[in-house]
Amino acid sequence: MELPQVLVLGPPSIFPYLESQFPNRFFFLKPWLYNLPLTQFLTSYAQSTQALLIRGGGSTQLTSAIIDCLPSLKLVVTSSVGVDHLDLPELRRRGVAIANAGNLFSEDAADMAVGLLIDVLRKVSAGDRFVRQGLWSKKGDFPPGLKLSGKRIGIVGLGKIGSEVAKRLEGFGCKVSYNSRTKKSMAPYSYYSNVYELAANTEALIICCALTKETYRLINKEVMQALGKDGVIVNVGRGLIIDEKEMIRCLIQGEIGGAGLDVFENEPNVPEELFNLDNVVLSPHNAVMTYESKVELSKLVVNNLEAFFSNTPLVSPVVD
Ligand SMILES: O=CC(=O)O
Repeated sequence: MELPQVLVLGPPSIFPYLESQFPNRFFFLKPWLYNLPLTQFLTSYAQSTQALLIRGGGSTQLTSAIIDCLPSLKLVVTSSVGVDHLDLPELRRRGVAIANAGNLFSEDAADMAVGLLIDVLRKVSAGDRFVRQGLWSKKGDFPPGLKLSGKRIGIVGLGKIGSEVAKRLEGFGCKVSYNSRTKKSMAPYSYYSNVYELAANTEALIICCALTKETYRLINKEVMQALGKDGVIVNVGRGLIIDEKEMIRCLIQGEIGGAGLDVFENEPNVPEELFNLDNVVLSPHNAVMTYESKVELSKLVVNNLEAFFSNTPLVSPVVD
């Protein structure tokens, strides 16, 4: 029997694992094995392709130019929660269904956000470098960090990930506030309709929202200045939610206190100015990826593809 065909763009970091764990379910069309420009590959080999699996995280964009080369496309499965790399209006216009990672990563992303916050405040990575470089015996005591317990923390985006972050921070005795499009009636935290006000009233901002037209460079110079010189930014959302150049300037000039960054504007390229800053912790867009989430995500992707090919409802559809 002919296997259902799935075009792979990216490819997602879980792809080799997924392919090895679920053999003989699909025929994966892999453009990177052909020595052709992508659009030429698609017009030569993907004219009947109905299903597409794409990497998330912004480094592979599904543009209208690519969609134009796929006249039979009916399903896009992205291995991410974020869908900012997909041309959603164009996919909707063509009636293409979309599935993402649903809520699979919320706990891992929240764990990492809190980990980055603790690392920046308590200088875990900086202290590690100090010891490894043999500076402890040469220079003596390492400067103290800042306390987490009891801090006022602002969460930008109280969706599933933001709510998990809030839950964890409550355990540290933090006073949690948040900003989101609308006030959540059930959330027991102070709501600020304006991110500037949130920054002015908190000591750290944790960015957990999606990248949209509204959140593009939401964290700008004014917000960072409102956060202040001891203020910390943690970003597990998308790099483009922060004005990255301005953040670097604020970090260098001491206008904010530090940053824990899992995401960047132009991944995998990270501005080199950040490498020399001891008050910055860098992570390679890995907040969502644990061994367990890789296993679960592979199953979810396969379940969505199988649902599509057997004409049953998607397991984790993206709905407007
Ligand atoms: O950044 C990761 C994701 O959107 O899943």
